[in-house]
Amino acid sequence: MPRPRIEVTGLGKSYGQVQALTDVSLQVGPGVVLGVLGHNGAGKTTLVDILATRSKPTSGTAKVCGWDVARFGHHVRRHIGMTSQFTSVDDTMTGRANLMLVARLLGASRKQADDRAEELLTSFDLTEAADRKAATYSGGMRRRLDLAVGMIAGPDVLFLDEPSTGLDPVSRSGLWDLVEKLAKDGTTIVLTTQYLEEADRLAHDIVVLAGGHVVASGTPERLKAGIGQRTASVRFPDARATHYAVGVLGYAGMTPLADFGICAVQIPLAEPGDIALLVRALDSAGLPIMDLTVTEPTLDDVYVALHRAAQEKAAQVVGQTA
Ligand SMILES: Nc1ncnc2c1ncn2[C@@H]1O[C@H](COP(=O)(O)OP(=O)(O)OP(=O)(O)O)[C@@H](O)[C@H]1O
Repeated sequence: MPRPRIEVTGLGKSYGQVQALTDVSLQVGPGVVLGVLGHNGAGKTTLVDILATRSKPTSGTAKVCGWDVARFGHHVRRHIGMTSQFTSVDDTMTGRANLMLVARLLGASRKQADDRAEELLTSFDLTEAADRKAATYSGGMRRRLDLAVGMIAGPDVLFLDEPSTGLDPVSRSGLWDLVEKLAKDGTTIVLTTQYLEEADRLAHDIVVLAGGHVVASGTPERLKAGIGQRTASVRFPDARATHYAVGVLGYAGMTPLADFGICAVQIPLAEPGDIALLVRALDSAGLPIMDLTVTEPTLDDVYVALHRAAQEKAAQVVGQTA
């Protein structure tokens, strides 16, 4: 098994009285996209700042590419790239000049910087706009240029902070394709985002932070299967059939929830066989099904459930100490 690019063990960070992170442990391998989710103030930035050597932990350890971030920051910085919501692009310069400037600052010769800029302009689909000032770029182009700047040194680990904020759906989808390609080529990506759809599409692994603690972790599929609920929605021709269906489904051991106004019944599906049971029960009762849809749980469901649980826990603690 390849060595993890990021290894975090019992990480904690306090700012005076504020405990921003508590006992965070995680590992991220090469080519893996880790989605870091959490509400405002959950500790996402604190975690990324420590991994990117912008801040030191107060307890525990974090290693990036084998280097302890607190002791060997200069080595860590040689392996990482960053992009943020506030782009690092200089508007007054062309896309090419932006890339060349950063490459030169990182120590490349003029020829090396020129070659790297050309390579990145091609990969990030910016060749045609290469010699235009960045001020004339669309939001999607700027974000692609920002990503290209973050990739100049060919980092093993890239930190992406809400990469698709403010982008239209087409630009966002293009950006997601690029991020997926970077991961396929082996770059480890730490993606902090509030967009669950973004995490669902890009992340191989997710950690959810709340109050500085990891409250859930795993693949998006595992999180959804563990917390979310599949639901069937069945439409009937009229209110009479809907009433009858509620009785039939209740008798079959289900918990139907009816909306008589639209002649529909919603049924939570707890077991994999429930959908067959549902159809058999309705069919045996001679009830005509006008429409049947099954809604899969989303990361939003997981997130809302976790947030609610964290709030309830906090309320209990307040109740106990009052
Ligand atoms: N420099 C600081 N001094 C004091 N407290 C801080 C500092 N930086 C962060 N905090 C506190 O630490 C906690 C975690 O903040 P952090 O910025 O990591 O959260 P976040 O999840 O990134 O939030 P957001 O989504 O709003 O960026 C918050 O309570 C915040 O107020």
